[in-house]
Amino acid sequence: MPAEAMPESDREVAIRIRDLEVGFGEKTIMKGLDLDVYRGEILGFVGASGTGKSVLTRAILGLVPKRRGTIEVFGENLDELTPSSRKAIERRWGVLFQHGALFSSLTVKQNVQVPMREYLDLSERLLDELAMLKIEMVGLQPDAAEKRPADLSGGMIKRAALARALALDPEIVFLDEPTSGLDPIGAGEFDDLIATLQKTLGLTVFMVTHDLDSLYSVCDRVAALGDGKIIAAGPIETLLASQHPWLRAYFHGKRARAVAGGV
Ligand SMILES: Nc1ncnc2c1ncn2[C@@H]1O[C@H](COP(=O)(O)OP(=O)(O)OP(=O)(O)O)[C@@H](O)[C@H]1O
Repeated sequence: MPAEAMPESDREVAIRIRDLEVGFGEKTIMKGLDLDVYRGEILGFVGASGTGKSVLTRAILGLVPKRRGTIEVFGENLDELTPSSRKAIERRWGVLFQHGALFSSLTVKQNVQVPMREYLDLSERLLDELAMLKIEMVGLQPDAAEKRPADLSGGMIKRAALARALALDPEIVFLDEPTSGLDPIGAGEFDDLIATLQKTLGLTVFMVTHDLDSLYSVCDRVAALGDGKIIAAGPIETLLASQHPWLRAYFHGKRARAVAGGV
């Protein structure tokens, strides 16, 4: 049975978040948040601007502190890891930050090699071969390897950032608004690339997005953040049927109807 057809209770969980609270100073961004991300799925994560989608991603990655709650990745509570098991978990995920976030002074190849140098002990020749493999995998021409980010188009920057996210052959990939700033054709091509890589590499993908096209075309499930909690999660039909005012406006507004073609 394909994983997505299995009952949710039987599916293997890649990320389990329970009772999460994150805030800054007086401000609480999320509280009592529960979320499961299943192994091998593409989960689209939506919510109004400023609701905390990036903050949640960063909390999972350990880049912002949480006030309470637990986050488990591959069944391991991230609070209970020794430094070496923490490093081992970090090797199993890759991240594409919003706007690509490549190092501007490094070439594409050097950018892709940054995580490899941090986590692997390989010869220069092997580092080059591996970086070229990743560059090819994301559909960039070999000559892109020696270019710097300033010499690349927006779409190429996203692909280079994806190549870097895939540098360590991760099992989970976090993508923060991967298609933002791309024209619709570029965004569609990037979605296709993500779907193909997800299938061929068996990736679990956690994708923050505002892009309705991506939700319809590549996501197995969608989770929506609002009022500091998950307001709905499930196949897109579940969210389409939700009566929550933000979800109704998001999925049934004018722009949404144009994308969905009347769904
Ligand atoms: N380091 C920080 N210190 C204080 N406040 C922060 C910090 N990081 C984020 N915030 C605040 O947390 C809230 C959520 O921000 P976040 O970037 O996660 O929103 P988002 O849902 O990803 O928005 P968008 O869709 O616009 O990218 C915002 O009010 C932001 O100002």
